Amino acid sequence: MSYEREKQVAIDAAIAAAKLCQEVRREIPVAMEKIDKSPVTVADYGSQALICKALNAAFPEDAIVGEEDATDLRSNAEQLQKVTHHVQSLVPDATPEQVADWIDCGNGDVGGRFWTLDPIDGTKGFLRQDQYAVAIALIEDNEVKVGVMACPALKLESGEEGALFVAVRGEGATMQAISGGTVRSLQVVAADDVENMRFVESVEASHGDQSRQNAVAKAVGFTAESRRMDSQAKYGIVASGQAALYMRLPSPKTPDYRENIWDHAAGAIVVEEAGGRVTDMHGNSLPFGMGKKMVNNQGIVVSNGTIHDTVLKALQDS
Ligand SMILES: Nc1ncnc2c1ncn2[C@@H]1O[C@H](COP(=O)(O)O)[C@@H](O)[C@H]1OP(=O)(O)O
Ligand SMILES: [Mg+2]
Ligand SMILES: [Mg+2]
Ligand SMILES: [Mg+2]
Repeated sequence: MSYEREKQVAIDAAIAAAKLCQEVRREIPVAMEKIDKSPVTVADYGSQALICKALNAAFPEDAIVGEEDATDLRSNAEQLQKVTHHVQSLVPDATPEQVADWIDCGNGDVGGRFWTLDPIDGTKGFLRQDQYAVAIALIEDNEVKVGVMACPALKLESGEEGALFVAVRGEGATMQAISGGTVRSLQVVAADDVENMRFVESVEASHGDQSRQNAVAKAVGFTAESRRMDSQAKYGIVASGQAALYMRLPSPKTPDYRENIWDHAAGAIVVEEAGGRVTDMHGNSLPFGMGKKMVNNQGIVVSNGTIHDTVLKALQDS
């Protein structure tokens, strides 16, 4: 089956959401706190509203599983007004009620065919003026079929800021500037490309196990320091051959943490379609269609493929 329309709708939605996020980012965003203590901003809400509106209009039958919901916003008129103000730069006649309803379109259930989205992945990076991603994926029969990831703060080779990663199952992965222009097809690091045999990991030490990640990298022969970066942009770095490995091992401080599907779905297909491999730390493939959280999987290993088994072995031994 062709996913041409799904791909185009997701691209347009991600670009619109990225514009909203950049507008908020220029004003130095402030964080609100969610029940789980993690930060959320008006841009997270605005981005989810725009994406859900677009997906729902184009594919009314599809469920949407998004990170945010509008419960807190509905009881905070001032914040909802701020979110609506930003959404109005792209949808001029949007009302606060509509914005809240669009956000809540993301309360759908995992099923046979559904979308998952992270309106801002790496909110902590966004707040620090570092990297973040708008991530949208279509999942069907447990497998990611389409992935679109906008990284508005990521620099391209040309020096321009704002990268868009796109992948369709069986059709390869591409990268282009969010502003448009040449579409480049992506290829992971080749086995003999010593210069790019480096790894990426989170900026936030509490989102992984940096000491174990560094020990494993050393054991597989990496000599360069890791590149630390927020969000699923790390998948884009592996897909575009700028690093051979991304490790996300369970933090000893939060051993019960389980990964959410929207934090990995879009990035994973981009890497796989660029020729790489994505598994949990035990080598199992990631079950994107079973639930919002991947409850039976821990640790994420993303690689160029050729080094994957060596990394898994080094992990077992570590
Ligand atoms: N203890 C944890 N282990 C792994 N990931 C986490 C942990 N706590 C939060 N996260 C998630 O890490 C993601 C950001 O990753 P990165 O550090 O690579 O930028 C966020 O989606 C965040 O989820 P949440 O949205 O619930 O805050
Ligand atoms: Mg969050
Ligand atoms: Mg996230
Ligand atoms: Mg998020």
